[in-house]
Amino acid sequence: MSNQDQNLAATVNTTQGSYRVIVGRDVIDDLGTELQKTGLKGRAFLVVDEVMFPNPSRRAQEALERGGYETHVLALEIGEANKNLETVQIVYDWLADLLADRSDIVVAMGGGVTGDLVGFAAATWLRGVAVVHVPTSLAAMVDSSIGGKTGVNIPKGKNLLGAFHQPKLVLQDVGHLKSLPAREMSAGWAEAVKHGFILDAQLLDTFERLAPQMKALAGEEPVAAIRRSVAIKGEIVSADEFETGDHRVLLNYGHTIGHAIEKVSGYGTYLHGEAVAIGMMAAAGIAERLGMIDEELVDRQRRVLENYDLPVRASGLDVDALIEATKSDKKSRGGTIRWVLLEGPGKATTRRDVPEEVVREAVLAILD
Ligand SMILES: NC(=O)c1ccc[n+]([C@@H]2O[C@H](COP(=O)([O-])OP(=O)(O)OC[C@H]3O[C@@H](n4cnc5c(N)ncnc54)[C@H](O)[C@@H]3O)[C@@H](O)[C@H]2O)c1
Ligand SMILES: O=C(O)C(=O)C[C@@H](O)[C@H](O)[C@H](O)COP(=O)(O)O
Ligand SMILES: [Zn+2]
Repeated sequence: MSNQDQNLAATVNTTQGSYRVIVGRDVIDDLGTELQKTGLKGRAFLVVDEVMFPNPSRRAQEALERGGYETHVLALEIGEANKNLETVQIVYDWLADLLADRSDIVVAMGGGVTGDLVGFAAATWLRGVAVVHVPTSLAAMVDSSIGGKTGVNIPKGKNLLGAFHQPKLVLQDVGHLKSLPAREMSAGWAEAVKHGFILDAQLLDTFERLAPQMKALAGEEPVAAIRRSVAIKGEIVSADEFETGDHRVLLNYGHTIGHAIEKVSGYGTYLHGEAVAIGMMAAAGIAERLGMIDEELVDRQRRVLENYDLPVRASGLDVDALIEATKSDKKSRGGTIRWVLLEGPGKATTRRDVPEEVVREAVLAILD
């Protein structure tokens, strides 16, 4: 097996084509040659989170240029608080000034906010141009760079504007994680641990046993866990790209209350992964109250999340405001929310028949 094959964590099959997710060390230098394999031939428009500029984005730019791609670079200060249409407008203006056309390729390099926002710009520019993701945060590696969900927030709710726009290539250089702050690492582990709880009991056991190694990125286990997480997401997206079936919706575990926490506390107050961790505890509380899981699994989830330094409770938030915010959940139909709930370790399902009193009790139980 060649090194490049070993780095292939998943091939995702979608209606917009199949794409490879490459996960490894120093793979950033392969960006140009990997892009050539997609057959894309236009100019590259690299939009990079300012924290990655000029290094290591220069390495990405040089790799693209070695691959024969004329490359233009835009560095943006980008975060949850400006994941909005004004920031998308900056990207549109830049593409317009440089006359980016339908043969060109937008490359998003940064965390999940960069990927979601730049992916949305690519989905809408000229009604859609190719996008490539170079995720640099853990959350973006294990989750957001795969699956084509792009979008931005509006004051009324999280990710309420967006499009499904699949990338042509995802290239993850795990070396980039060295500079990621510890709090951001924890937020990223939240999404990977989520994959364990909903879909893979063995991955969950690994996260449970090896928290210190995972957090320190020590040895091979963390990269293996990132690859496994990528593979899980890739399989789910390949099976249910547009979240119309019973598969992809499971990835939204913890997000109904999580997104409500992000909105009610003000975007950026809780990191997305932190809000999801608290949302997972609320969802576990609902499942326990419905008799779907026992207290032991709820405690296990709390322990695992705490071992990754994640919050499991929120403070200063109003229960009514949170419940109101859940109403704009994208899983809602005719005013009824489809809750993603655990049935056991590594096993989740959805329920629409959850009484509001049960939700209220479970939310109150995670509030200080
Ligand atoms: N589309 C999806 O399927 C999906 C999945 C999960 C999360 N998301 C979205 O992704 C966002 C969360 O992603 P995130 O946690 O990456 O947020 P983020 O993009 O804000 O990145 C987190 C922080 O880390 C910094 N950063 C990124 N890479 C770095 C590096 N290598 N070194 C140092 N600093 C670095 C960023 O500047 C930022 O301050 C949320 O908006 C969430 O809704 C989307
Ligand atoms: O890819 C998915 O599908 C997910 O639900 C993954 C989530 O972790 C992610 O936060 C996603 O952006 C949430 O999507 P939304 O449709 O609830 O906005
Ligand atoms: Zn998420």
